Amino acid sequence: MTGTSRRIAVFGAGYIGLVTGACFAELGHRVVVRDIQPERIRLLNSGEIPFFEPGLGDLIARNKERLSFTLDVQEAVSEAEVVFVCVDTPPTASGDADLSRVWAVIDAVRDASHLVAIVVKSTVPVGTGARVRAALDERGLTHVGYASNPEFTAEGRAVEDFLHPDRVVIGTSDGDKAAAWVTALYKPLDSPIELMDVASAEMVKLASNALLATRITFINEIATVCEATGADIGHVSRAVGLDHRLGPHFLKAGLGYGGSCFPKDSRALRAMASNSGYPFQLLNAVIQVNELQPRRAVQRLKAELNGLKGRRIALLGMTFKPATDDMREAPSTTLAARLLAEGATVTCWDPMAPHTTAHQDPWSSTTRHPDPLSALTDADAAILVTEWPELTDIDWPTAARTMRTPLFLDGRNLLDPTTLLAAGFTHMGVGRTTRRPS
Ligand SMILES: NC(=O)c1ccc[n+]([C@@H]2O[C@H](COP(=O)([O-])OP(=O)(O)OC[C@H]3O[C@@H](n4cnc5c(N)ncnc54)[C@H](O)[C@@H]3O)[C@@H](O)[C@H]2O)c1
Ligand SMILES: O=c1ccn([C@@H]2O[C@H](COP(=O)(O)OP(=O)(O)O[C@H]3O[C@H](CO)[C@@H](O)[C@H](O)[C@H]3O)[C@@H](O)[C@H]2O)c(=O)[nH]1
Repeated sequence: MTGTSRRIAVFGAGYIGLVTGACFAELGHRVVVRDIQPERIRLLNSGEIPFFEPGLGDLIARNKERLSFTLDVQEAVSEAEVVFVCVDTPPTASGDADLSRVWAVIDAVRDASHLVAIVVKSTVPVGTGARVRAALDERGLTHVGYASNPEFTAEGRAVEDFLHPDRVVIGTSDGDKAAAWVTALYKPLDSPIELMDVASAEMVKLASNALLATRITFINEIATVCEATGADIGHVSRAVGLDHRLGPHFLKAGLGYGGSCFPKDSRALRAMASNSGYPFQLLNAVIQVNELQPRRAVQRLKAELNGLKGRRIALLGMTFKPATDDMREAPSTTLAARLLAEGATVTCWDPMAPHTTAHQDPWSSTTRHPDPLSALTDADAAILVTEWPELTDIDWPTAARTMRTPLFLDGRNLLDPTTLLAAGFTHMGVGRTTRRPS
């Protein structure tokens, strides 16, 4: 650790709150994480982590002297110098971000006049910080600083991303002491620190996610044109990405982006733009294309199989991406629901999706298998939904024999088509012409 050891309260023991709390403890600060879910706090106090995030369990165990968990607001705040707000900001029916949990935290700390600053990490619409600032001022907390400090970590690599960020963004008002205070916390990371006003910091987060989502959608649209014209998206993405002005990242065509952030944040940015009278047409198209992407895969299978009624379809992978157990807005959910609606039977496999999903719609109408081969047994087609590394090690000739029809739609272009063709599969990829075994 370098610098002064600080006392930090983190509100929210989810992906962002726990990673933030554990990483600040790793940097030598004393951290109390508060949540409102008793079961979550009970688990954390008994040394368990409520979700899977690589490295997080070890980090928490290593820093247990400096890290505690509580349901109690006072216990979290009474000794703290700064409060980090890391609560969820889910979408409302209109697409706007639901800020009720952020406001619940601001209300909970209304008497904490000893705080140096309140720092919002949750992703919020532009203007939220200004409203929080006004509320603090109204309560006589003019001396408590305010900072927007959006988070850019990706699930599955959040600890690594937090400790080695491309940049740290800190938004404050002119003269706010929070700027120097929060900057000092991140100094040991030796990453660029971008200081700006609060509104711009809030916008950086939304713009970054929207641009990443747009790149994915752009390559997915190119993939659709590849399918229609005979070009191969693998060659196209690779060569496009070699242009140093474009770069190779976020150019993987697939079944569409999912997760707790891109779908929610792109809808929130669109709603925010509409609320200010601007129809964000490009983002609107991105959202629409992404919603179509898994539905298009179902249509392709339907055409290939001459209908889906009575067909048995295996979904390989359920989480929104590998290295996480997060099912939020996973394309697999749309796939399962659409296949069932078309009259198909759905089997599935995933190494990490929580077993509680079995009680949720549409998964309650599917059959989950402990390994990919048993999910494939007697199937009329398989869709590779999540690029789990386990799927590269399957004995594909055996898999083809166990299926009723060896038809494989590789929704992430993970596998070598020639391997599948040699095993006897008809191969469909995203952005690739369908190929049949000779
Ligand atoms: N998940 C990510 O990878 C990621 C990355 C960057 C930004 N974000 C943003 O960070 C925020 C949090 O996301 P998340 O994925 O960690 O959410 P999450 O749902 O995993 O966790 C949020 C936690 O906040 C708790 N909470 C709700 N109200 C509370 C209150 N009043 N006091 C204390 N705790 C409370 C919930 O019980 C929950 O445990 C969101 O705004 C999200 O958009 C998330
Ligand atoms: O080339 C690509 C890259 C990603 N995806 C999909 O995009 C989604 C999101 O992937 P990823 O960005 O790796 O995961 P998240 O954990 O959702 O992280 C994103 O969302 C976070 C929450 O805001 C941000 O902090 C991160 O910077 C941002 O990458 C997943 O469904 C991926 O399958 C693609 O289809 N093609």
